[in-house]
Amino acid sequence: MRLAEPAVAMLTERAPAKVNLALHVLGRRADGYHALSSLVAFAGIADRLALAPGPTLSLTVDGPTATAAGPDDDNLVLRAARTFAALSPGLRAGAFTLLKRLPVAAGIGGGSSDAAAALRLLARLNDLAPDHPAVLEAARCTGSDVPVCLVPRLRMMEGAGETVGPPLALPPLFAVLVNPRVAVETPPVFAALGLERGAMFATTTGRQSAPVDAPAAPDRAALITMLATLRNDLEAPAIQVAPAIADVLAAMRAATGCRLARMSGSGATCFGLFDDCHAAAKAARALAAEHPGWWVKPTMLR
Ligand SMILES: C[C@](O)(CO)[C@H](O)COP(=O)(O)OP(=O)(O)OC[C@H]1O[C@@H](n2ccc(N)nc2=O)[C@H](O)[C@@H]1O
Ligand SMILES: Nc1ncnc2c1ncn2[C@@H]1O[C@H](COP(=O)(O)OP(=O)(O)OP(=O)(O)O)[C@@H](O)[C@H]1O
Repeated sequence: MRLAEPAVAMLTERAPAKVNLALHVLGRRADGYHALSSLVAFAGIADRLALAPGPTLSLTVDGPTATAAGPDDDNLVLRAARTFAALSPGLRAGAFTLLKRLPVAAGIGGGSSDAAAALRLLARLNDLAPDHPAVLEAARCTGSDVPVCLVPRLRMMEGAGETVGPPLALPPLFAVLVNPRVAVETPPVFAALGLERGAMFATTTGRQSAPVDAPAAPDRAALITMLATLRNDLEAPAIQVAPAIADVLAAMRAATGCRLARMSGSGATCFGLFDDCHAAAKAARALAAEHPGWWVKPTMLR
C-alpha cells in the first residue's frame, strides 16, 4: 500500500496598507531617486496572500481591485518571488493566491505590501528568518517601499526607502482613509517636485528640509500634536497631478472630530486622525454618504 504524501498546509499572510504619517523630501540623489525621511504606519485594512507549497511558482489574483493591479505576470508578488529565488538557488515556492482589496496606485503601498507578504511566506516555507540577507536584498530590489513593509509596524524609513528603523512603541491611531478613486502613479509625482539630480529640497519657507525626528512614546493626543508639525512634501506635487486630492483633504478637514488630515505617500489616498474609534467611524459614515464614489475606510494605524 502507498502512503499518501503528507499534506503541506497552505500558508497565509496579511498585506496591510502602508500610511506615511509624515514624509519629508530631503533632496534628489545622483541616482535619480529622492532621499526621504518618513514615519510609516500600517492599517488594519489589508490584502491577503496565500501560498500553497508546490513545484511551480504561480499567481492567481482575485478581489475587487484585481483587474486594476495589472497583468499577473508583472505583479509585484511574482517579481519579489523571482528575485528571491534568483538570490537563493533551490528556494521552495508554490502557488500564490492574492485577494486584492486595496486601491491600486493609491499611495498606500498595496503592491509593496503584497511583495513583502510574498517574501515573508517564502521565508516561512524555507525556514529562513524574516531578516535573512536574501529576504532583505529581494525586498530592496523589488521596490523602495518593500523593505519597510517586511515587518509592518510603525517605524522610520530613510534613504530612498532602503533604510528602515526599529518598530516604535507609540499609541495606535484612529484613522479614516479616503481615496477619490483616482489612480496616481508615483514617478510623475516625484517628477513634479522638479528637483535636479544632486539638488536639496527647500520647504515652502525657503529653508532646507530636515529629517523627521522619530517620536518618543507620548500619549495619542501628544503624538497627533507632534505629527501636525510635520508634512508630506509630495502633497503639493500630487495635487498638481490629481486635483481631486485637494477635495479629499478639504472634506477630511471639515469632518467632525478630525484632528489632522494629510496625504499618504504619493497619493491620492489621504488619512484623517481622530480621538477614538467612534469619532472615526462616524466621520467615515458621513464622508461615504457625501461622496458615494470615494473609497472610505475607518481603521487603526500602528
Ligand atoms: C512615495 C513612497 O510611497 C513613500 O513611501 C515611496 O517613496 C515610493 O515607493 P515605490 O512606489 O515602491 O517606488 P519604486 O517603485 O521603487 O519607484 C517608482 C519611481 O518613483 C520614484 N522614486 C521612488 C522612491 C524614491 N525614494 N524616490 C523616487 O524618485 C522614481 O522615479 C522611481 O522610478
Ligand atoms: N500586487 C499589486 N498590487 C497593486 N499594484 C500592483 C501589484 N503588482 C503590480 N502592481 C503595479 O504597481 C503599480 C503601483 O501600485 P501600488 O498599488 O503598489 O501603488 P502605490 O499604492 O502608489 O504604492 P506606493 O505607495 O508604494 O507608491 C501599479 O501600476 C500596478 O499596476
